[in-house]
Amino acid sequence: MFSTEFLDIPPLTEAAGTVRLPGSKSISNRVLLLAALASGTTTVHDLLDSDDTRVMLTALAQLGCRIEQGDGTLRITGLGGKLSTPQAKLFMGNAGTAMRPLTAALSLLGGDFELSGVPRMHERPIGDLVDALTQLGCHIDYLGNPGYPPLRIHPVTLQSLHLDAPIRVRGDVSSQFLTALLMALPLASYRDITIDVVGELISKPYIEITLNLLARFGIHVRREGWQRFTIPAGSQYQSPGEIHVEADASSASYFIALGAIASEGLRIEGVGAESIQGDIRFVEAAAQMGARIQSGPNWLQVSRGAWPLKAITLDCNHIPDAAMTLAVMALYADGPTTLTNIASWRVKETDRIDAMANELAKLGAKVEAGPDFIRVFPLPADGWRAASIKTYDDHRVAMCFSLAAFNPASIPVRVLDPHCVAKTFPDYFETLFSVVKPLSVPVICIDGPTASGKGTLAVEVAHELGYHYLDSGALYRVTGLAMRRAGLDADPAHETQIADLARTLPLRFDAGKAMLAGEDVTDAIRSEAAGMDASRVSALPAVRAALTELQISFRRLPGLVADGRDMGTVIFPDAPLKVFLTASAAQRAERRHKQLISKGISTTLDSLRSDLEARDLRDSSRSVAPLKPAEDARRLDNSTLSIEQSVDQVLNWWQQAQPFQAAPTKASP
Ligand SMILES: Nc1ncnc2c1ncn2[C@@H]1O[C@H](COP(=O)(O)OP(=O)(O)O)[C@@H](O)[C@H]1O
Ligand SMILES: Nc1ccn([C@@H]2O[C@H](COP(=O)(O)OP(=O)(O)O)[C@@H](O)[C@H]2O)c(=O)n1
Repeated sequence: MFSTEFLDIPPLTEAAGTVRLPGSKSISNRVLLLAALASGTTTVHDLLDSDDTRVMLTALAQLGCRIEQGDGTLRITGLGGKLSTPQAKLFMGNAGTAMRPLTAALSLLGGDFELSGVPRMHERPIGDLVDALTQLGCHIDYLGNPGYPPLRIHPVTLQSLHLDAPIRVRGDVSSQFLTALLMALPLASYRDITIDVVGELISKPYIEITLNLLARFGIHVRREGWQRFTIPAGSQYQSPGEIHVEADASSASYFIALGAIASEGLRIEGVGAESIQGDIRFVEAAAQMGARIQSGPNWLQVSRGAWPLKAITLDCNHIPDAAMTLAVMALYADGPTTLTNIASWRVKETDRIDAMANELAKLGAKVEAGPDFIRVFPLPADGWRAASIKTYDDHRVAMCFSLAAFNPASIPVRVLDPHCVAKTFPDYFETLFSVVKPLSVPVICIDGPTASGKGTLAVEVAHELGYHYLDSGALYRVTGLAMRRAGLDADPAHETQIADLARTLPLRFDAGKAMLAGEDVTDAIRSEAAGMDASRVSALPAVRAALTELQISFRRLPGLVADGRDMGTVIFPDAPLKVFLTASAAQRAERRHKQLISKGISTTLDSLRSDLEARDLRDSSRSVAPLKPAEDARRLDNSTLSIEQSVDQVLNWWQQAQPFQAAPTKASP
């Protein structure tokens, strides 16, 4: 997961391979609540692990449910309709799929509860649900603005509820209100309970998911069209024992679009033609735009058909969430695309019509929007602009806009606050990066003499940008260690043998640790003696050649920061930023001294200084890849700079080289 301030996606060209999608958020949170209300224990397979499901799980645990983590499963022992904790303050984050159904269920369970969320949750309407519950005899107060969370729920008895007349609920703002009632009212079904929907019901497919899952838990709702729903008297939740969560069909939309835009064949696993999720019908919309799609019960295979994509006009009421993806696909179409009947976008994680219109415009697109529609005009190759996409704490905005990286102008896309995808798809960007081909992966090279602070600087810069990190010195240090253990010396007579060792090093970097054949050698390679051995083996041309491929393999999306001696001169000569880092010999000896002492390695300043000078001399005078600044390197002498100042300087150089305006980083030092 990327928790950086922004994530720059380099220009992408193609997609190929297989992706396995995470579980559906809608199904996960419904299953969790149903399992909690039922009697018995339910084992849930393939549950989505995300912000919204954690919110639900935390609330259920607070209410007294037993929750046990298994191997890839979760076991929930339900309350069986009775609360063991009749009082709680529950935090719902920004999870509508937790807030709405829990409000309804807790109103009937007979306890005293407070439900609140993040500020955006307090702007998302819940009045229609509260009205329906109040009509029924439930007792709910608004603690902030009327019609919105936070809420206070007071206890009632089921016998006091007015179940004789149909309960009326609006269906035209959010289908979650009806879902909430359908999931809660079986708790009170000592007689038939009828719900009448007022207004045209939106997002009907989500109601189908609710009905389908209710049936799995023993509740068979009778439905008359989409206007009247009856919960039969005597309905009782019963755990199905085991239940599998389908992959998220809305999450599939980004990869279906990816296939349509840039693939000769992308396989998506976890959802397919037999999905119970309405958003699976996104495949029809994508096919209308030109995608070639094959599907099986649990998979989809998507490739590019028409190109440019075909512009469409589509009523998106049946695929409200996935339809956002169409708005970005529209940039690659042959005319304006109009998405209608999407008023519900305005009450989601953010006002999604405004958000999409604003951000598409930043990319250069012409966009028209109204209360319930959006029209997006395609972008010609010369019309694309480099944009910092604001994501409004809305996972779908972040995921949709990653598709803009396929623009024909080869411009990178900056996604602000990429962490927001954690709501439904924490590893979205990693999954995307595993199947796309970039035009080029950016590399920042940090070369310089020993103890100048390269490693410290490189790790921090990589962390800020969400990039991978290559400590090339560690590869030479491990080779030196392997040489010692093999009883060899760093002389030309053993060059081929040492190079063979280097080529086949059973080396893995794991959470900052260097593991050699499963052994943690992180500390063993840090001694000054190991540094000297590294310096000696690194002077052997065959050893350097043997390690080249391994170093290049670190260059992966979204980018790399590499530290060493020849990163900018030999290994990554095309790197867009090269830094040559230096500090005075006295400073460097002092820094290394402090560093080693703090690790409990005893040494003296004098010996360090002479070792360091010997190493500088050997590194700079060797015949292959000597230590020297690349011609296009920026020099940074950090003798009088703090670590933070050095990091800021390099990040500023990096930002200056990017096409984005108004870079959101720290000011220049
Ligand atoms: N700009 C700096 N100012 C002060 N100390 C620094 C600075 N940069 C690095 N150091 C310290 O110097 C020591 C050596 O840094 P390191 O990153 O290991 O150097 P290198 O990778 O170049 O050998 C570390 O203890 C680090 O905290
Ligand atoms: N890209 C690189 C990295 C390190 N090396 C060699 O490996 C030794 C150890 O590298 P390092 O980066 O871990 O050393 P320090 O700068 O941390 O002392 C250096 O002294 C160099 O001789 C190299 O030749 N080329």
